[in-house]
Amino acid sequence: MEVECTIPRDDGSLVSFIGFRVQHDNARGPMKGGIRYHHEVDPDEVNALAQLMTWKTAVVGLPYGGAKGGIGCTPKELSKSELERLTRVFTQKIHDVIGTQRDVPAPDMGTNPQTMAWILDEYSKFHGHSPAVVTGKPLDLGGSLGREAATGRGVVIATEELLADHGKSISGLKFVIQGLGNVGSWVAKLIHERGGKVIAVSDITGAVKNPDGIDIPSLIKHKVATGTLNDFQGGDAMDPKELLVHECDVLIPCALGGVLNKHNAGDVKARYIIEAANHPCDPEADEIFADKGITVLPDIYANAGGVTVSYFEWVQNIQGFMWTEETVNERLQMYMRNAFHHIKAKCQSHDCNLRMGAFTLGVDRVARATVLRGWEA
Ligand SMILES: NC(=O)C1=CN([C@@H]2O[C@H](COP(=O)(O)OP(=O)(O)OC[C@H]3O[C@@H](n4cnc5c(N)ncnc54)[C@H](O)[C@@H]3O)[C@@H](O)[C@H]2O)C=CC1
Ligand SMILES: O=C(O)CCC(=O)C(=O)O
Repeated sequence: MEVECTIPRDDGSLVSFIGFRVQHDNARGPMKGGIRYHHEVDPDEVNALAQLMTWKTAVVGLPYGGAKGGIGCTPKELSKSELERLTRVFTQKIHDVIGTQRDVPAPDMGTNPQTMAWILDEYSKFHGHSPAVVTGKPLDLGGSLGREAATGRGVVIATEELLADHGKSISGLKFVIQGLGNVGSWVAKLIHERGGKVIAVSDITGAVKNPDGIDIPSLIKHKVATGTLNDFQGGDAMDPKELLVHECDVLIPCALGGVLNKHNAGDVKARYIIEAANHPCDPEADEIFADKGITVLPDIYANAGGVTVSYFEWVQNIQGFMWTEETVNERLQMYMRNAFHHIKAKCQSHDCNLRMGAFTLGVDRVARATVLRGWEA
C-alpha cells in the first residue's frame, strides 16, 4: 500500500512524504521485513526488497513470509520530533495491515530501535499493548539482547562458513567494507576481533584506508565523536569510488543496493563478495563475477542474521520470557550454519552457484507451503 504522510515541521510549515508497505507472501507465516527511511525509496525498490524477504526467511527456515516498507525522506534533514511525527502518521495509516500474526516490521536503513518504539506505541493506541508487532525494539520495550549486532554477527558467521568451506579463515585475510551503519560497524568490529585486517572502510561521509589494517574500535569512536570518517588519524583518506575496486580478499558491501554493476564489476579485485546489504550486486555484475571466478555469498543468506534474531525477539515477546544474549547468539549461529549446509546441498544437487542454491532452497520451501495450504492455481 502507498500512503501520504503529512506532518508539521518544527517551524509550523506542512510537508508530505510518501510511505509504502508491500506484503509479498504469507504462505509460511506472518510477513516480516524492515522499514527503510531513505530519499531513494520508491515502490519498485520496496517491492523487490519485500520479495527478497520471502526467500530470505525461507532460506533460514523461519515461520514467516516477506514484506518491506519505507518512506521517501532524508532522515538526517529531519529533527527527532519531525521523525517521530512522521513515524506516528505512517503507523496510523498502516496499523490495519500490520500485526503480530499478520506483518511484523523491523529496522532497515535510516531507522533504528527508537523508530520501532514509536511504531509500537502508536500501534498500541489502536490495538492494545502489542510488543510483538515490531522487532528491533529497545530492550526496555521488549527488544532482544543481541538484535542490534545480529545482522553483522550473522554476516560474519556466514563469512566463516564460506571461508571454512574453501579451507580458509578470517584471521589474516584482508577485508574492505562499504557502509559503517548498524550492519557495517558490527561486521567491521567482529572481523577485527577475529584477526581479520580491515584495510578500507567507507560511509556516506568519505573513505579511509590503511594497508596494515584499520584499528576499528578507534575508527568507530572517531565516527561517533565527529559524525564522519574524515580526519581519522589511523589511516589515509581515499576516494570512496575506489573502495569497491580496492585490492583485498573479501569485499563486504553494507550500504545501498546496486553498487556493484557493469560499470565497476570488471575492476573488482576481491576473491569473495559477501552481500551484507540487500542486492548490492546487479545481475550483470553477477555474470562478470562468475566469469572472473569471484565467489558471491548472496544477501538472502548472508544478511539473514537480522531477521533470525527478529524472529527470536518475536518468540520471546509471545513467550513473555527473555533469553540471555548467549542463548540468542548460540541459536543464531545454529540457524546460520544449518542454512549454509542446506544451500550447499542445493548447489550440489542442482550443480549451481550459491545464489542459485539459496534461491532454489527458499523457493522450494515457499512452494511446498503454498501447495500444502491448497493455494496453487
Ligand atoms: N539493519 C538490519 O538489521 C538489516 C539491514 N540490511 C541491509 O544492510 C544495509 C545497511 O543497513 P543498516 O546498516 O541497517 O543501515 P544504516 O542506515 O544503519 O547504515 C547505512 C550505512 O551506509 C552508509 N552509506 C549510505 N550511502 C552510502 C554510499 N553512497 N557510500 C558508502 N556508504 C554509504 C551510511 O553512511 C551508513 O554508514 C542495507 O542494504 C539494509 O537493507 C539487511 C538485513 C538486515
Ligand atoms: O529484522 C527483520 O525483521 C527484517 C530485516 C530486514 O529488513 C532485512 O533482512 O532486509
